[in-house]
Amino acid sequence: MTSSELHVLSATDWDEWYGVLEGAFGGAGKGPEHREAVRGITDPGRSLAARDGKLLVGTAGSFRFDVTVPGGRSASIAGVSMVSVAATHRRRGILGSLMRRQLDDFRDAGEPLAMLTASEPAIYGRYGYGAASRFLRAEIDTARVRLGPLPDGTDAVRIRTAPPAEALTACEAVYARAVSRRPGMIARLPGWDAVQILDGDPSAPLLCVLAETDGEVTGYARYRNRAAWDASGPAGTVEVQDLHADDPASRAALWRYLFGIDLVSTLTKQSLPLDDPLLHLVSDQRRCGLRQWDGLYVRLVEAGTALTARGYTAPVDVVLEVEDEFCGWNTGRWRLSADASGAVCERTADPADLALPVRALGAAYLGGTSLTSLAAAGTVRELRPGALSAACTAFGSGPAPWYPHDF
Ligand SMILES: CC(=O)SCCNC(=O)CCNC(=O)[C@H](O)C(C)(C)COP(=O)(O)OP(=O)(O)OC[C@H]1O[C@@H](n2cnc3c(N)ncnc32)[C@H](O)[C@@H]1OP(=O)(O)O
Repeated sequence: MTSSELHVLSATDWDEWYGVLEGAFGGAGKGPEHREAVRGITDPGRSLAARDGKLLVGTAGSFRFDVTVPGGRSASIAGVSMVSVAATHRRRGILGSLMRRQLDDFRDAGEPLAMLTASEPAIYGRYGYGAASRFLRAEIDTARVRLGPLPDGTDAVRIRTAPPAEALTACEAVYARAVSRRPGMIARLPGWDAVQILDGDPSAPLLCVLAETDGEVTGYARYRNRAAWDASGPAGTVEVQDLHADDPASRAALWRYLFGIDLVSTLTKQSLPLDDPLLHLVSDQRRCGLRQWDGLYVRLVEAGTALTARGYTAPVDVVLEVEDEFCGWNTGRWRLSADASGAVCERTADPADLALPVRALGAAYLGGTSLTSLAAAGTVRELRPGALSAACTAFGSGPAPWYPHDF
């Protein structure tokens, strides 16, 4: 398929377009409320439709997000989503042409970075995306795992229940304060707040609790309670959808509340940062059922601009020989010089210190994948002794990158 068969989505074609997307993921969909919410947040101008004649057979969309990057800065990133190809038209290169068009469009729009979460990890490396963050899934045996010691001030935090819709504004304020604290966090775009509380599961409605300190909301958790019991005792599950807090005491008070819910023996959370404070509050990490997953995949669209947009944890002066087969404009040598005052990244004819594919730069971009480990895997090559260690330190991040915001 050639790019001439790709079109920017017309709003009137949205239902057909979304139908192809739902069909590629099995067809069940998440119900009419979810569908209308997605319609509301889709930007047709950033969405592509692939057609075979009159038949719509492929979809891809993106959102322009402000995302926290190392150094506590915010960078504009194209968040790629809604990628699908109809089952009748797979493995004919349609995804490849969608990716080609998207990255050209991002470049034309001056968007230096793209990111996505992958339905399957094997898909996007060929287009220059590198695995930049990981997260933990937890399935905690609450009969065996205790919390504590808890931080000073936990007992002073009041926990109160609130309907998710009524509490939404207060919860969003807590979320907004959390965004700048961790690379990978996405500032919420208008209209996306309501998506966070879409229910769609009558068997266990979404519930919300607020943590309050001195009368101010300092944290929240949203969860579903599937209480159950059998002859051996409590057998239910609490599924924690999201939990954010301004301070350690509010966070601990929320977890203490969730761990204490009656008729429950398992507490799950679909996504925790690799360095989540909960790991330091539990008595037994082994019984927390932790499994690691790949999270954000990052793509440097314009390598020089992208490397200038983030902060670095130590001064660095390094020449990078970048290989980029899919976006050849990035290929070549770039000198990255950074210190506390900022970063400069420009083309250079100087000899290279490190050679690496662009997906390795994407993997390292948020500070969650070390250049040293990529070098040990043979992905990064050190051409000047000492350059790898210096660059690895500079590219690192304090908090592990994480995204609690689906897109
Ligand atoms: C950011 C997101 O939205 S993630 C969601 C992605 N969508 C889905 O998972 C929905 C179900 N799957 C699909 O719709 C399709 O199979 C897609 C979009 C994954 C792939 O679309 P296709 O048009 O078949 O891909 P295309 O033919 O362009 O393949 C390009 C290359 O990717 C490879 N590829 C495609 N899908 C996969 C996969 N699931 N796993 C591994 N490799 C894959 C192809 O083999 C091909 O490799 P090559 O370049 O070495 O020949």
